[in-house]
Amino acid sequence: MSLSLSAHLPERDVRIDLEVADGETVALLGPNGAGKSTLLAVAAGLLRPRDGRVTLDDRTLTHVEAGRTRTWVPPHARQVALLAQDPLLFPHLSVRHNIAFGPRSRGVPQRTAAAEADRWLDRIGLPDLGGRRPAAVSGGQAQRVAVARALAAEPRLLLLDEPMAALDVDVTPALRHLLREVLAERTVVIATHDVLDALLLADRVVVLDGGRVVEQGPTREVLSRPRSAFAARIAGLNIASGTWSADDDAVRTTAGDLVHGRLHDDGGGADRVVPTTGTPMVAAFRPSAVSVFPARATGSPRNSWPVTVTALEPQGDLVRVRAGRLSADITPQAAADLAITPGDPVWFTVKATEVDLYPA
Ligand SMILES: Nc1ncnc2c1ncn2[C@@H]1O[C@H](COP(=O)(O)OP(=O)(O)OP(=O)(O)O)[C@@H](O)[C@H]1O
Repeated sequence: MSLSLSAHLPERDVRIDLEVADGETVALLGPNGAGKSTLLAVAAGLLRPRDGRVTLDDRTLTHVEAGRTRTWVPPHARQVALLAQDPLLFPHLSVRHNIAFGPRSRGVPQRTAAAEADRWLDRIGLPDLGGRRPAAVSGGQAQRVAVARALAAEPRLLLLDEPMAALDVDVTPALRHLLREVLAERTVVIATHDVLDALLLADRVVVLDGGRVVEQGPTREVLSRPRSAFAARIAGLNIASGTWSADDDAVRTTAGDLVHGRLHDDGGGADRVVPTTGTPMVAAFRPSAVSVFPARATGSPRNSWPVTVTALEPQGDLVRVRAGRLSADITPQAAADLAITPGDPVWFTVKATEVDLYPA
């Protein structure tokens, strides 16, 4: 299904047009208040713009002109699923019945719906939890159940609002892995603050700021050549490209350094994919995960590279140490102790557990 949306909500100072092709996943990126949730709410039929139109293929779901509603399909009749930060499972129903809810609402007989729910439970890696109540599963498991429940309803459009935001960092790789798998071929809009979501899940990013689209394009293009301030900021993620080296169990960068990290599919269960030597890979890590040392750290994490400081700049409460394309965010105290200035040689060190590795 292709989505076409235009919405003007003057009371929120939001004016946005968005097109999503059939089978495409678009990430909405932007700072707080940019309009991401507003856009999803308009698509889901939870908000009525003053002027706007939402169509899925050729079916008009919303059509409002100067405050006058021409067409309005209520949320439950849109075949649009909205998955929020909070999984919002029905607390009184078992996990299995939560997933079976969508098929049941479509008139699928109970047994068939339960069998369908069990297939989803297998697929999300929780085959034994069907009988539990939502209160008896972890936050990460509940979010996986929410994904299954949303998709079992066979929505024509899936909307995800910061699906990882409420989860511990330990469980986000497993959920990302699941999403990467189930989002393929579906029409999806995902609102996120996280550049990794965009890189791993989206075909295209649309950057919003102040209620307007400020930039859009294929994910890698936008992040490698950001034009908006927000894309530039989120692209502040350190990214190193290279190829997989099975002998080293690491990515060998084009500069020849080895980068050890967590394969993106870690936590994904039985179908974990191990790349073969030569597979183009990307290593990504946050500047705040990088420590700076005057000399090679001993007994240290496995990733340590000699670099030359090119700039020092304030980054919130921290100091950003730039070394060419890599950055480290350290405390002002640490920067003072190191007494570094541009031109100084230092070592950048990052724990392998802080580095995400994924196919390019
Ligand atoms: N319930 C509301 N009533 C009125 N205005 C709102 C409401 N919620 C958000 N707004 C306004 O609408 C604009 C867009 O906000 P929106 O919540 O869509 O941004 P967002 O990108 O989702 O931000 P966040 O990342 O913080 O969720 C902002 O100016 C915001 O202040």
